[in-house]
Amino acid sequence: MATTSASSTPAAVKPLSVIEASKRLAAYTAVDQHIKPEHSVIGIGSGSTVPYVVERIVQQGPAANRGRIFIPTGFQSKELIVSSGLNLGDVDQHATIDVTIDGADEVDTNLNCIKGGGACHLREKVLAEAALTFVVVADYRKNSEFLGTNYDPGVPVEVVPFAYAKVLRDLKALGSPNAALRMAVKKAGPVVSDNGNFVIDAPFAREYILNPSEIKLLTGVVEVGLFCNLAKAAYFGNADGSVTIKRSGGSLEEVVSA
Ligand SMILES: O=C[C@H](O)[C@H](O)[C@H](O)COP(=O)(O)O
Repeated sequence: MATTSASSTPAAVKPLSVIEASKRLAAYTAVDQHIKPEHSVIGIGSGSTVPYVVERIVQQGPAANRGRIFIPTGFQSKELIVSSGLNLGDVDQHATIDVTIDGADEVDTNLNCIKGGGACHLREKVLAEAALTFVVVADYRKNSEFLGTNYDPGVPVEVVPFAYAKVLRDLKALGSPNAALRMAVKKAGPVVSDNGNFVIDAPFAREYILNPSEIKLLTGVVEVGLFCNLAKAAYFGNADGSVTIKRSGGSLEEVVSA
């Protein structure tokens, strides 16, 4: 196990912005507290915070990682695992995962999360549910009392392409009049997920947002980016170099790194 502290920056590494440093701090602290020598099957989530998770796992050294299998939540994390020299596996071979660490778009007081800002929430939810321990890492902007406070595109809803117009109509009827098909930025047309599906972003009022089952029941919906009652802990890197840790059950801890 490497001895680098969560706040240490090797001299050759260029300084990070406050946001990036916060993501790294959250990721390093979560890995230090949750990825232990006895863990052999590890889920790796998606997004811009997760590379720091993998970076910290690699720092545990080849001996610690030799016997481990890493399960990705999509194309990005698969590439990350392979390019980091870690062993790649898949959830169809490992239905039980020791620990999954993933990012989030927003996390509330009770550790409910909005996920899917990167359209990966189907595989992410499978890995979150497969995990004995599911842990979320993020910078301080994602730490909210209520979902929908800071992340306003809405609830990501993955849909089979041919059903998107019908599901859009259903979501509007369900209380999301501004639900919209997510459009790609450097491609003409909609975002296409790793599973070949479309994504609708559906903003809901606070009183409806914690009810993923109603959305999931709409025919044509594959998965909903609301992760309720799944996370055991959420780590938020703060701008001042501290980490806020929210745990299921309601405990709150502030860790100041050395
Ligand atoms: O689909 C994407 C995922 O749910 C990400 O984990 C989420 O969007 C957070 O990503 P980031 O760490 O880049 O904020």
